[in-house]
Amino acid sequence: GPIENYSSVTSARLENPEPGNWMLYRRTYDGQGFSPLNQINTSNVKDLKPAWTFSTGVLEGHEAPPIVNNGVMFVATPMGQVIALNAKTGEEYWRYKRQLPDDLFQLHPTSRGVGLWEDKLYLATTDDHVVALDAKTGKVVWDTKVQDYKKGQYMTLMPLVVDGKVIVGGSGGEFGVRGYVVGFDANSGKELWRTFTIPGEGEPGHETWSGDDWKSGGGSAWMTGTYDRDTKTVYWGVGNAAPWPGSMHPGDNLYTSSVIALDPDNGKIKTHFQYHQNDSWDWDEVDAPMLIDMQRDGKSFKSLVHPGRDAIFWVLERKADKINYVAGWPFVKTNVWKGVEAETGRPILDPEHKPVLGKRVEFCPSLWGGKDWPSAAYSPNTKLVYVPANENFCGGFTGEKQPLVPGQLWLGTKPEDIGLTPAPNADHFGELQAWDPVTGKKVWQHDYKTSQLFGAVTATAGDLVLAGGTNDRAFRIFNAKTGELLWEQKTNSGIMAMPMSYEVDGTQYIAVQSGWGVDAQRIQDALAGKVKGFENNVPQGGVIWVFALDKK
Ligand SMILES: O=C(O)c1cc(C(=O)O)c2c(n1)C(=O)C(=O)c1cc(C(=O)O)[nH]c1-2
Ligand SMILES: [Ca+2]
Repeated sequence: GPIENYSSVTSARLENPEPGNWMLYRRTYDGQGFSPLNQINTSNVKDLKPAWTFSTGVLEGHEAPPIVNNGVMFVATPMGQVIALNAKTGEEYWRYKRQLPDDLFQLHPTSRGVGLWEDKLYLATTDDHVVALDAKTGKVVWDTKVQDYKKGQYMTLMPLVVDGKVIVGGSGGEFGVRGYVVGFDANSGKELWRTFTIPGEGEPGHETWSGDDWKSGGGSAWMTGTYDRDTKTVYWGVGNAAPWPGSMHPGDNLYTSSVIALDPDNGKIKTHFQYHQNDSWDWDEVDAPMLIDMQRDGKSFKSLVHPGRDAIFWVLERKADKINYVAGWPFVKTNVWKGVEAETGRPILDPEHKPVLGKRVEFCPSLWGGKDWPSAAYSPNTKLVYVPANENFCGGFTGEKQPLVPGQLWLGTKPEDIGLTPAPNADHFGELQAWDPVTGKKVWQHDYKTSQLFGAVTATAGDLVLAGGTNDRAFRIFNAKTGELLWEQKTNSGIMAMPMSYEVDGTQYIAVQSGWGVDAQRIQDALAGKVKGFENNVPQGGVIWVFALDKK
């Protein structure tokens, strides 16, 4: 039935959320992925038990954090579904399920969550619409088409809501789209602005492309941005260049594999930083940078921190109209970069390991990178960044010229040609890493011997780090200071989703969706049979898991 006493969501509440709520992708606009709750902590987490579970009824990759607003939970699942639940009891209020077109091909069948504003919520769909639902009833309030899914345009991200504007970005980097970020009026669904991530003729940055390559150059923008309310700046990550081999689109290719700084009122690009030029590896740098206040060499500054898919841990300085390079170092082994130029922040390439046309090229890490979309977290208590990284994987492909057919894959290689190679004699793959972003020192690391790590990570004030991401179906909790494994629980499926924490009536809960699919599954399929002890089959099917301390 409908929800009674729903708490309206305002800018003030989003900018300064109550400790018990999780209303943005990473809970706060700074993207840190940190819960200030500490009832569950290092000393009692051993008593954590399931409080309730709820089956989502669908297969494929469940990636969204449950979103909680004063006792009401909204969960987005694959196949365009949103489930509203009582966060304390798990009772269902309502369910919305989108009728997806029969001819829709979903390369990434997932959703990373719903955005909230006043008494509505917002879902970005894989058939490329933004849908506003009445939070109390799940009824559609408005439904706006963004672009044509038949042209390979789709969305997987959780919308970012800033001051009554719903901001989304499109996927399609593997279909030769020209990427964009677009803002809608939260009440009416009217489009307010649309900013292409590849500059058009006459716009600054256009000169980094040759000929007509910019029209189909990729630069999709498929993850939620972060937001600095003091300077009114949205930071949005931009994806790979298309097609993959760089020799098919010579130039630096702005703003692919970059972060762009946007004015949320009009979408204007204030400044940018490009992590790597002429992307050739499908290294989308879409995971938005975290906003962290830092002290370095005796001086405080406002940073952007981004452990990149390109295997470089990036520390940047954010100024109102400029982003400066501060530091960058590899956080997993790479043979693509020889270093980073101190003056400019440009990584120094080894051309041997850059894909081109007509020849097989191998590179490390693989095209899934040092870390793909699953987010890192930052704890202001420990001042450490927790990174779900992958080590000991290389990849490669043969660049091949292909005609661009709208709506069809346009990779610049054959899909069956994409390699994923475990390093010979590797004794582990996934690494949960804890970094001090100031000194660039790794403080601890947990190795996963027979699994990749493909799930988002969250930190809490109980000095806990929460992480799924493995093919053994486990959900794990670590000591944030030492990396000690404190607790684990097998779930129904593999977990790739973002864990989160919330509070209702004085009780702290930890919640996560379990449901393997999308690229966690692809890596799984590529490695099954190749690595001793690797799970060959991870069961699919989604379940929402909610844990609390056992009261006894
Ligand atoms: O270029 C793109 O537009 C695009 C979109 C997406 C997506 O929307 O999920 C992924 C990727 N690329 C990608 O390269 C990738 O590795 C990936 C993994 C996942 C996932 O959900 O596990 N999505 C995507
Ligand atoms: Ca991509």
